[in-house]
This record gives sequence, structure tokens and C-alpha cells, in this order.
Amino acid sequence: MSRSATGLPFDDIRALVAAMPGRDEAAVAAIRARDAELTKPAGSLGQMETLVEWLGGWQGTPRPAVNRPLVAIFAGNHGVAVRGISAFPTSVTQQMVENFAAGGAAINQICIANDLGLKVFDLALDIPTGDITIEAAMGEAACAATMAFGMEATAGGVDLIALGEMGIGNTTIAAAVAAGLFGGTGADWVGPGTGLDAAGVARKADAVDAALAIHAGHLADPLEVLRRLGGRELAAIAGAVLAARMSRIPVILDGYVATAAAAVLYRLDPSSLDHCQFGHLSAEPAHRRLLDAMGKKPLLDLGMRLGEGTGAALATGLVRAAALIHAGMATFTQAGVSGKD
Ligand SMILES: Cc1cc2ncn([C@H]3O[C@H](COP(=O)(O)O)[C@@H](O)[C@H]3O)c2cc1C
Ligand SMILES: O=C(O)c1cccnc1
Repeated sequence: MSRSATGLPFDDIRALVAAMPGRDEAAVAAIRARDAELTKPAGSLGQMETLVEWLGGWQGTPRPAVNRPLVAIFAGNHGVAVRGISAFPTSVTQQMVENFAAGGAAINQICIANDLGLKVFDLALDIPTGDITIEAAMGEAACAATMAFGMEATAGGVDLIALGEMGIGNTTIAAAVAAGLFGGTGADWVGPGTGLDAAGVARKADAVDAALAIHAGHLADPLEVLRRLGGRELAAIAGAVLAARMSRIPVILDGYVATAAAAVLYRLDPSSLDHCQFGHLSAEPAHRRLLDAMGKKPLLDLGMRLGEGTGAALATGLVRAAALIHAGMATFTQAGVSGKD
């Protein structure tokens, strides 16, 4: 990313946030008008009707479609993992990236089931970010550059993007970011992640509290929260969400970690996630708290707590169905079906 006039890379991010396009209200009005003609009682498809309005409003067309959907997974490693805050070793991050490439992960099968493209971006896995309990995760230039790298995921004619992550230790990072953005203590935002016992969850809370203490006084700016308490995959997801907005690509976010990444943008401007759906409610307990803090409702609630984009990828099926329903249904006139008396 090129440096701005002041030499502060985060200024480039702020300039993008200030220039975000809004929803195409003419497209939404046209979708509502056609919906009223379709062979079903008005409102009978519930949230499927608002989903197609969302899709068309953000794609900027009265006939939205999902022809080139992509799942993007960003992978990163975290210095804080040395604090015993995950049930798994950090070597699993690289091993799972290889598993994604070989087709052996849960996300691979969900992509097959829903006909989704999959791209995996690994972010310097052999150089973990700084341990947030003693230092910043990243410098400003590195954080902004990683956001810019995440923006690349939206290239190539993608018309719906599902965002997920892989990074051992990143539910601790998500908890720290959530606490940095919305307040509260470590205990408010941590949970079992990959399957920690109560003692492990307590270590996570302590790690988050230690990070909040050493970065205290520097957390008023959401981008500082991201660079100090975050991680590369979170920065890349935030960049991808922002780039998608600029390119009119609707976004589906995965669980707790992806939501924490996107929340950075929400705190810069609450309207910055209006082009996003939240694919599912993760079983990681603080996901609900985080969604509530932003007034967001998830699409699915399947008790999943995997990450790697799985909840977002499953929700693409609903969005695609909403578009097909709207585009393909007959009107009352076309089908010769009588309207309401
Ligand atoms: C085999 C395996 C596959 C995964 N796929 C996603 N995650 C998920 O678990 C990690 C976060 O949990 P924690 O903070 O407890 O480490 C992330 O990598 C996330 O994507 C996985 C974790 C494992 C072990
Ligand atoms: O909801 C998530 O993002 C999540 C939950 C557990 C483990 N990894 C990710």
C-alpha cells in the first residue's frame, strides 16, 4: 500500500472508510416491487426476502446473482500461543493450511457441497506476531500492509465472499480485540476455543487481561487495537471486508474470530459492516456478546465452533437460494395464479 501524505499507513485505511459507498436503494426498491408480484403470499419467505434485498442493494443490481462465490481463509500464527492458551500446538496452523490444499478439511467438503471457490492465504506462518501480553502484535506499517494483502482476496470477479481464518491461539486474540474495542475484562470475552479445560480458559482470561493492561491508554483508536492486540489473519479479514465494500461485493463473515476482525471496522464506522452478513452463531460463548454489541443477527445457529470459514460457507447456500428464488419464480400473471382477494 502506498503511503499517504502524512506518512501514516493507517491514514489510507481511514480514507477508504470515509469513501465507502452506500447501498443501492433503487435496486432495493426494484427487488421489493418484483417480490410483490411473485407467486407467494407477501412476506412468506421471511428473511429470505430481506437477504435478496441485501444482496442486490450491495451488488448494486435489481437482479442479484451468486455466480462466482469465494471462500477466503487467512492463516496466521500468534506469539501469545506460548502462554498455554490453546489446546493445540501452533504447528497445526501450517499443517491445516496443507490439509486445505490437499482437500482434507471440513471447509473443503462444504465448498464442494455449495460449489464455492476456495483460496487460502498464509501470512508468514513461521514468524508469529508479537506476544500481546508483552508487546504489540504488529507495527503500523506491517498491519496496514497486511490489511492491503487481505484486499487482494476480492479480486477476480468474485460476487460473494465468505471470510474465515486459521490460526492456533486466535480465539485469545479475538477476545483481546473484542475487549479492546468494546470494554470488559478477559473473562467476559474468552471461551474454550479448540477445547480448553477450565484452567486453560482461566489462562486465556489472564493473558487478555495482561494485554489490556500493557496496552492501556492506546486503545481508543480501533486500528491501534488491531495492530496491538490483533493478528495478521484478523488484519487481512478487516482489509478484505473493506475492499469488498469498495467493490460492491457482499460479504459473509464466519464465527467469533472473523467477527472480531470485522468489529474493528464497525468501531471506525458502525455502517461499515452493512454489506456483511454473519454466517452463523459460533458456540464460542462470546460470539453472541460480540454480535449483540454491534446489533447484528447471525443467519445460522448450528452449534459449530470450528472456524476456517465453515459457518460462512454454509450460509452462502441461503444467499444463493434467495437470489435464485427472486430471479426464477413466476409472477401471479405469468403463472395464472389468482392474487389475494
Ligand atoms: C485441527 C484444527 C482445525 C481447525 N480449523 C479451525 N480451527 C480453529 O481453531 C483455532 C482457534 O482456536 P484456539 O484459539 O483454541 O487455538 C483457529 O485456528 C481456528 O480457525 C482449527 C483448530 C484445529 C486444532
Ligand atoms: O467461532 C470461531 O471463529 C472459532 C471458534 C473456535 C475455534 N476457532 C474459531
